[in-house]
Amino acid sequence: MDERGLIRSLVPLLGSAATADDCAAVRHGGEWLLLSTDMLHETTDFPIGMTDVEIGWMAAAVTLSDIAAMGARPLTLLLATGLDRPERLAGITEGALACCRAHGADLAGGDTDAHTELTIVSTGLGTAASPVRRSGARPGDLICVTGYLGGAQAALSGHDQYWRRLIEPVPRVAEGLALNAAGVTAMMDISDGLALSLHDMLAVNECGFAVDSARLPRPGGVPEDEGREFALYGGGDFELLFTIPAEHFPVVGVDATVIGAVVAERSVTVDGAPLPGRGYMHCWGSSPDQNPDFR
Ligand SMILES: Nc1ncnc2c1ncn2[C@@H]1O[C@H](COP(=O)(O)OP(=O)(O)O)[C@@H](O)[C@H]1O
Ligand SMILES: Cc1ncc(C[n+]2csc(CCOP(=O)(O)OP(=O)(O)O)c2C)c(N)n1
Ligand SMILES: [Mg+2]
Ligand SMILES: [Mg+2]
Ligand SMILES: [Mg+2]
Repeated sequence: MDERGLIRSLVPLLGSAATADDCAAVRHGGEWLLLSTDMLHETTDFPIGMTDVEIGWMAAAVTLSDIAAMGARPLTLLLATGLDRPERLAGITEGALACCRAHGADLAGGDTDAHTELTIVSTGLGTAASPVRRSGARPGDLICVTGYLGGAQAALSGHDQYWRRLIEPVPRVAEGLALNAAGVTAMMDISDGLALSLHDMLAVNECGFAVDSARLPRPGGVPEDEGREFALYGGGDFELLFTIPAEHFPVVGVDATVIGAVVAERSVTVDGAPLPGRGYMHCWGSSPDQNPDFR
């Protein structure tokens, strides 16, 4: 059983809206509140060599990234920390606070506990007049990504020049706001790799996604075939994936690349062939290195 299948099994209980987007969206007065929570563990999320300050930054960044993905403005974050050693709390909090401040948010509270494996849950709140959903893509729209893809996976695969990219993800908050204002039709962040994200988009849209691999912005200095793999299937980049009518692209102030087109047929393809929904996923029942879907 993998994470996506397990989350799908909640739909009969919670309804499809609960699992359809990067954040929960709650109407409040004349605006929307956007809420996201993410759990990170030492063994699966914090590569050996990261400092506690970097760990705190990453924990805040993954949640701010989900708020950015809705085109929302982050307001505040709560950080719940299960600590294997109490002396780690100061550094973790310092890193999370730096990431919050860099993106206009507060760190307003949290929880502290003892745990055998360092485990951090960050919960964020943002606001938007009109949030962008994962649904809303229309045939003919461009498919685009901010920045470049595959850098975090390049670092995990030994390309040390990408280490900072792996351990210090930058939530695309300003870009998310600008893209919302520019009229993107659908958006999400790429936490688990482009291929898996396109399949997540497919699940909530009535159309399909055709990607041209030659257009993928890849990590420079990595052999071409490897770079293509990392860009399609590597997790941890935290760029934004969005669809936009051609007449609204490019968006001033947003570094983004067109990688394909939204099509009527309900499938995800790369260069005309089916693109497998492979990427970074949490799994049960087999160890990560036995499971080809886990990276
Ligand atoms: N245990 C759960 N109960 C309810 N909703 C969940 C649960 N786990 C995940 N979800 C929802 O499923 C969707 C996908 O989750 P996830 O893949 O973690 O998104 P993201 O990568 O943006 O954090 C989100 O809307 C999330 O809120
Ligand atoms: C061992 C390892 N692999 C990959 C990464 C890059 N990375 C950081 S967070 C993340 C994915 C996000 O984690 P997840 O728990 O799936 O959060 P969500 O998709 O819900 O945002 C990845 C792939 C990493 N930091 N460490
Ligand atoms: Mg997300
Ligand atoms: Mg999540
Ligand atoms: Mg994930």
